Amino acid sequence: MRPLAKTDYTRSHLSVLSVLTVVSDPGVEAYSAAFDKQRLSPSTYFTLVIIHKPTDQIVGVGCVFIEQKFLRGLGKVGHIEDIAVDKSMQGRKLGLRIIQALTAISEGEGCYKTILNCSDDNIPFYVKCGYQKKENEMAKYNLAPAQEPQTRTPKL
Ligand SMILES: CC(=O)SCCNC(=O)CCNC(=O)[C@H](O)C(C)(C)COP(=O)(O)OP(=O)(O)OC[C@H]1O[C@@H](n2cnc3c(N)ncnc32)[C@H](O)[C@@H]1OP(=O)(O)O
Repeated sequence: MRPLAKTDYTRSHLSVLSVLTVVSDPGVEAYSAAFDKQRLSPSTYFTLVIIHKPTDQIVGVGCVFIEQKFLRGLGKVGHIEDIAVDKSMQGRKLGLRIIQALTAISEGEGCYKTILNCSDDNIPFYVKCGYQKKENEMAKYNLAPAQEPQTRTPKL
């Protein structure tokens, strides 16, 4: 297991994520630009990958990003996102290892809690990883998301 590298575009990073949802391929340049963009925010995005050594391909991936709050004495929260293990490698404790490592990063960064959203089907997996169900998820999808963030500051 190691941190995501810029060259992981060629190690099936996106195809491993396709066990989660439909993944579109942005191309290597846009992928590299997104990688660099995350790097501009130090100590914020932590993506880990598990490499299958014989093929040098990614078989597991997961991310935790660190939210700086104004509440809780300027506390921090770790948000676990996009956990995926290649179908051929599921059931071998790779998912568990990824969650353990991401939780350790979150706690090492000083987060007072680490949270995630998941389907009901995955609750038993996260319980085995030491997580417990708390509250509910709400979502509102933007049907026409902008490619670049709007520069206009909304009036509050
Ligand atoms: C925040 C998010 O990203 S939520 C989305 C999570 N990702 C997905 O749903 C994508 C498709 N699924 C996967 O990629 C994987 O199956 C994962 C990530 C859910 C689990 O990873 P795996 O490597 O297969 O699981 P792992 O082998 O580490 O399982 C650990 C334990 O949880 C159990 N477990 C795993 N998945 C499930 C499940 N869906 N239901 C019940 N138990 C489960 C395993 O049996 C194992 O139990 P054991 O210790 O008693 O043997």
